[in-house]
This record gives sequence, C-alpha cells and structure tokens, in this order.
Amino acid sequence: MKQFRRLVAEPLTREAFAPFGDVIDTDGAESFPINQGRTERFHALSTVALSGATDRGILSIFRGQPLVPLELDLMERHPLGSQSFIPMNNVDFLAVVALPGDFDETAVRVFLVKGHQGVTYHAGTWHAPLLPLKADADYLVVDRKGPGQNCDEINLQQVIRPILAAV
Ligand SMILES: NC(=O)N[C@@H](O)C(=O)O
Ligand code: NI
Repeated sequence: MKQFRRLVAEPLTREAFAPFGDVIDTDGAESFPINQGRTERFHALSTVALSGATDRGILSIFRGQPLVPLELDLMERHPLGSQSFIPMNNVDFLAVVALPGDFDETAVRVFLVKGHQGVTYHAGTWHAPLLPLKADADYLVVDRKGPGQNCDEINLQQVIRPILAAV
C-alpha cells in the first residue's frame, strides 16, 4: 500500500536554496554595463561543476511535460557534476531537493521556481527529475558530459505530493 506525504512548496530564495545549489535570477544580483553600455551583465550567477580533465560542460534543451498526478516516488543525483535548468518559455517548475550525501527522505524540500528564474543543483544534490507545471516547457540545461556513472536514483519510501497552496 503506497503511503503519501504532502510537502508545501517554499518560495525560492538564494539563502534557502544555498545548501542545494544556486538561484539564477537577475533580481538581487549585481551587474555591470558592457557593450558600450547597451547591455547589463549579471555576471557569474552560478558555475558549472565538473570532475575530470576530460569532462565537458554541455548545453541541452529539455522539453518537459508535467508529472500527472503530481506524485513523486523517485529522486536522483549527479555526483560528478552540477546541473542547471533555465526556463526558455517562462514556465514555472518545482525544484524538489535534499542535501548531498546519504539521502534523508525526511529532509526533502520543495521550492517553486518561477518562469523567470533558473537553478543549479550542486554536484550530488538529490533532486527530482524536471517537474514543469505546464506542457511543452523548454529548459536550457547545462550539465556534464564525461566518463563514469553520473546519475544515481533512489526510490522514495513515501510518495511526495508537492502542494503549491502556500506560495
Ligand atoms: N536524466 C537527465 O538528463 N535529467 C535529469 O537529470 C533531470 O534532473 O531532469
Ligand atoms: Ni538531474
């Protein structure tokens, strides 16, 4: 018999998300003018973590579909590199995360990432595979290409039902 657990989504802030990764957002970020002042550079909002000399940072586009019903029974991590998701058509998504290291299911947290924000998961951060809130949602994904096993999955003991009410 499946057991369910409701988790209320938290608003995404740099401080709250810091143990899990970076928030990619111009809001609250420093910038400086470039291109004869015609462009504002919000510099180094996040970094790409790799592991070995032959690793490469790569850019992909994920066209995601919502998880229906929104019931999460699996999480994953990429121990050898970071993974960043940047919305391309302004679709909100959920970042469901737990700290790197031994998986602590009781410490899973849900963050609502708005369509103008992106996130980077630190290498090893446990997270749910992409959870867009609308159909055909495109995300620029920056992550690692290289040797070795870079995707560990874990099945949850209790199915998580993210709740958007409080945000
Ligand atoms: N597997 C894959 O490329 N995507 C996942 O890592 C994900 O976080 O969506
Ligand atoms: Ni991933």
